This record gives sequence, structure tokens and C-alpha cells, in this order.
Amino acid sequence: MGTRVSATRDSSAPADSGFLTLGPIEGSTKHYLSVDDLRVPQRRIHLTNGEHLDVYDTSGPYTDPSAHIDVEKGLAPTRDSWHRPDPIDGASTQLAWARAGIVTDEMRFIAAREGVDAELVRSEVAIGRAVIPANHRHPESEPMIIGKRFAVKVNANIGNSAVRSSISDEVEKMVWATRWGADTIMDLSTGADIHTTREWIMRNSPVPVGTVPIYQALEKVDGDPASLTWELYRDTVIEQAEQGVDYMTVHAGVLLRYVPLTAKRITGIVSRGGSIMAAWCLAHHRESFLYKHFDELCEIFRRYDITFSLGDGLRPGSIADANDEAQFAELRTLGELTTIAKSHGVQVMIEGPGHVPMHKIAENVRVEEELCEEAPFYTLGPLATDIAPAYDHITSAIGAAMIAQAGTAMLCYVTPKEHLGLPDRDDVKIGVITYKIAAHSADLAKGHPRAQERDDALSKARFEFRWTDQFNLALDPDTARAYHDETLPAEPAKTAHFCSMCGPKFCSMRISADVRAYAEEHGLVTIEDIDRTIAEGMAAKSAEFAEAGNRVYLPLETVGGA
Ligand SMILES: C[C@H]1O[C@@H](n2cnc3c(N)ncnc32)[C@H](O)[C@@H]1O
Ligand SMILES: Cc1ncc(COP(=O)(O)O)c(N)n1
Ligand code: MET
Ligand code: SF4
Ligand SMILES: [Zn+2]
Repeated sequence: MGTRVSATRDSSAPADSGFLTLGPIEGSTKHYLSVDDLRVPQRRIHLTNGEHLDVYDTSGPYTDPSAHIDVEKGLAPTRDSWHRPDPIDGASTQLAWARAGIVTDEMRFIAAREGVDAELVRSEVAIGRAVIPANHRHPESEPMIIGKRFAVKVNANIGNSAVRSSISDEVEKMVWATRWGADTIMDLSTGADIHTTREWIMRNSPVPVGTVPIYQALEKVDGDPASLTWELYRDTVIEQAEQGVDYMTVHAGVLLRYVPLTAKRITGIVSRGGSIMAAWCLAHHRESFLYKHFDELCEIFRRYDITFSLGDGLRPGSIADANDEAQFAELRTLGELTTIAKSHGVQVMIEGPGHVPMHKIAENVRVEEELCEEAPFYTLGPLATDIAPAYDHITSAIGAAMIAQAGTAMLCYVTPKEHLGLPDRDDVKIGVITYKIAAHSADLAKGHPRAQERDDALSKARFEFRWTDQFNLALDPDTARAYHDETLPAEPAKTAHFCSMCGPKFCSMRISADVRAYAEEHGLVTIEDIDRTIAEGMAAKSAEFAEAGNRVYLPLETVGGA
């Protein structure tokens, strides 16, 4: 379950200092792979049969009981002690180093984490088919990679809004999201104390952090898009860059001439950043300052090695609007911007929709790859239908699984609160687990080398009625155990050969195991065994028949009739 401890804070801390979840996930311990001088964390799941399974671990030191956690100090700046290669043509980015044939410490860490060759990591980054979001000023983060040749990743959005706001709640959402497997988090705060909230998150986040700087810029002008300026935006980007933000959503593809293309849509522009930029462009009747100053933005990103997440400001917000002209016009512009960013040595990924029916999903990946040099695709869902508010983690996980199988590298989660309100801690967990299901299902379908190990281990535990192992191998051990124990809480039930679904007499897995045991006892394991037994049985029968005089009808007394 983990323990929630009160986090002590100094005077700069928020008055409502809250709680963090600490301690290992049920049945697991932290385990470190030693790769030369690097310590690569893994989660070791211990099984009752003496075996164990090591899985990818995003949770940081919070799940390591031997780590000292002090939220005021923040996590150890581990990456500061790693080797940083010299700049290549003025660029100190993973992309520049990868192109120069240099395997960075970050790449070696990632290779061990993913169980792949470091050369694969380097070459995928070099051609821009993968990114490593790692701002030099976020040394607390454990490097990770986003690219279609690697495990599909999950992002969890957190952050306050004007309606609900507490710094400690947001820090706990970050710890909580990464505990359940979020590979990155985005701080999408739009309410009070945006800078301070982000500082607490940055200093304590073991995963890369993304933001949408236009949100804070809009806050600075009191929510009036027309008052935004390039200078104010630029300064906000630098402010966030200095804090260590690893990737930033930039809606630079929303051009003035694309805005009318959304006029006939059912849901217009649903992207916040997209709607803000559309409002600015129309108010001034000028081209977007993000588009016009894009080169300057690239220079800033390059200094810190911030990764672009080129925003889909015109993504469809309803099934009816999917794959329309506005969406693909913007995507073409994002393709041009990709080329520009990469020419500056800056890493790029591309954001994708949104709301898309299943038959229109694959086209999104195909067009993105074609227009954007195969830059990693990072999609919000997509929701496969609009009819289930309160269940949009599910409507979107359906789309997410499909789009990930088609090649999306990172999935942005959607929680049950989508379209309804700000997600809380419980929604964050449901969103992350739901998206781990989508991502892992895609890994299986794509034949990711180690994905199936966990399915096989869990299925084996299930068939052998090792209930504790089945729980502990689950994405959410706590809920799996709680559901089982609702009806059969007693300790002996943890080895019982049934659960309350079928009960002891109708448990098909128990009956099937009995069938197997019988077959082994009687030498009836293979098809040949069965064929032989049938043949022997037939021979015995016909011998009996011959002995009885080859008569089809026997007198009643010989068959024991009355
Ligand atoms: C682009 C997506 O970002 C999500 N989103 C926007 N703001 C927040 C927040 N503060 N917390 C969590 N999710 C958020 C919404 O789910 C939206 O669909
Ligand atoms: C995959 C994805 N797409 C978009 C956004 C930004 O939100 P918005 O475009 O609404 O400002 C996001 N955070 N993640
Ligand atoms: N759910 C929206 C989307 O799909 C975002 C906020 S609500 C219009 O992008
Ligand atoms: S989620 Fe709520 S606030 Fe955001 S665009 Fe939709 S209705 Fe508006
Ligand atoms: Zn929506």
C-alpha cells in the first residue's frame, strides 16, 4: 500500500503541507542494475515459488525505503555528476551528440533500462525517431526515451486550476502518478502560484517534466490573449527553462489562415493553447508570434536541451471533427517546424489527437510520420467515441491502444474526469493504470522483446492458484487483492483452487488441472498417447466381440439384463 508521511517544510512551504506516498509497491523491492558507474533502478517482484521478475521502474527513490526523502531539499541531483560531452557546433543536446556518434551516459542508462543495445538508443535519437527529454537543469531525473522502437510510454497530466489549488496535492499527484508507472508528467497548472508549484514538482520529480508555457504567460496578462507578446512569452520560456522543464508544448502550427477552417466544426478548437493562439492571431490579424519567432525559440531550447512537443492546437475535439482539413493543415506546418528545430540540433516530438473513431486512427500515424520525419508521436488518447463522459479513460484507452500499436511512442493519459472537472489523486491512479494497459497491450502486439514475460508470469501464477503472486504481478496489486478478499478474505483462500466467481466445484482451472494430473498418471499426455489408447480400446472391444461369437444381438442373460 505504501505509507503516507507528513512532509515537513520550511517557511517558504505552502501552509497546507500535505502527504507523500512512500515505500515499495506491495510484493516488490527496489533493485539496482549496476552498469559501470551508473545505478539503474528496477522493480523486483518477488514470487512465492522462489522466482522473481524485474520490471521497468518509474517511481524514483520514493519506493526505496533506504532512500532519505526530504521534499524541501528535493531529490539528489544525480545527473550533475555524470559526464557531459563537449558541445557539437554549439549544441549540447542528446540529438547533437547522437549525430556525432557519442553515446552519452543518459543513453547508456536508457539502454540498460529498456534492455536494448546503447547503439540502438543512439541511432534512433540521431535520426530523430526518438527523443530523450533531459534539460541540463533537471539533474534529479532518471533518463528515459520516447520512440516507437522502445516501450510505449505514458504521460500523466497534473497541475492546479483557478478552481482548485494546493501545492502539496500536486507534488503528491506527481509521486503517485510515477508510483503507478507514469513515464513523464506534465504540470498544466493554470491557477495560483504556478512558478512555485512547478519548482516543488521539478525538484522532487524523478521523471521528465513537461509544461505548456503559454498557460503561465496568459496568467501573467490576467487571462487576456490579446495582451500576450512574444517578449512576455520568451521570458516565461526562459523562466521555466531555468527551473529545468524537460519538454514544452508549443502551439506554433496554429496559423492565422487555419482558424477559419475550424468554423464549421462541432467543437471548434478544444486545445487550450490552440484557442489562445487563435484568439491572439485574430485580435491582431497577424501571424502567430510562436511561428514567427520559432528560430529564436530553438536557440533557447538548444541551450538547455529542452525537447519540443509541437502542440496540436487544432486537434479534433469530437468524432465529427476527426481528420479534417484544419487538423492536417496544422500537421503540415508542424512538419516544417520539425525540420527547422532539428537543424538547430533540438529534439522534437509531435502531439496528436484527441477524438478519433477507430477507423480513422491509423491514418493519423501514417500522415504524421510522412510529414514530420518520423518524429515521435505523442497522442492524447484518442477517444474512440464521445458518448461516455465519466468513462473517458476507457473511451480513450481504446484509441490509445490502437494508435500505439500503429506507432505512437507516448500516450498522454485521460482520466475519468475528462470534460467534467479537475482530476484528483484517485483519478490520477485510474488514468495511469488504464494507460499502462493500453501501452503494454501495444508492446505485446509490436513484439517488444520483454513485454510478454510479465503476462506469462502472471498467467502461470493464476493457473497454479498462487493468488499472492497474481496480485503482486498485477499493475495494481492493491485493488486486485482487495477485490479478491471482498468475498474470500481468509488466509487459506490465498492457496485455494477457486475464487468466488465459480466456487470450488465449477472452477474450470481446477478441473483442467485435474484433467492434466489424470492424463499424466495414466500416460495420456500426447495425441499419440490418446490415439494409441483409442486403438487399444478398439482392439480390446473387437476381441471381446469375437469371443462372444461376433453376434450383434446378444441373448439377454449374457449382458446381465433382467
Ligand atoms: C490536454 C489535456 O490536458 C488535460 N489537462 C489540462 N489541465 C489539466 C490539469 N490541471 N490536470 C490534469 N489534466 C489536465 C486535459 O485532460 C486535456 O484534455
Ligand atoms: C498529447 C497532448 N496534447 C496536447 C496537450 C496540451 O494541451 P492543450 O493543447 O489543450 O493546450 C497535452 N498536454 N498533451
Ligand atoms: N478533451 C479536450 C480534448 O480532447 C480537452 C479539453 S475539453 C474541450 O482535447
Ligand atoms: S474541460 Fe471544461 S474548462 Fe476545459 S474546455 Fe472543456 S468545458 Fe472548458
Ligand atoms: Zn475532449
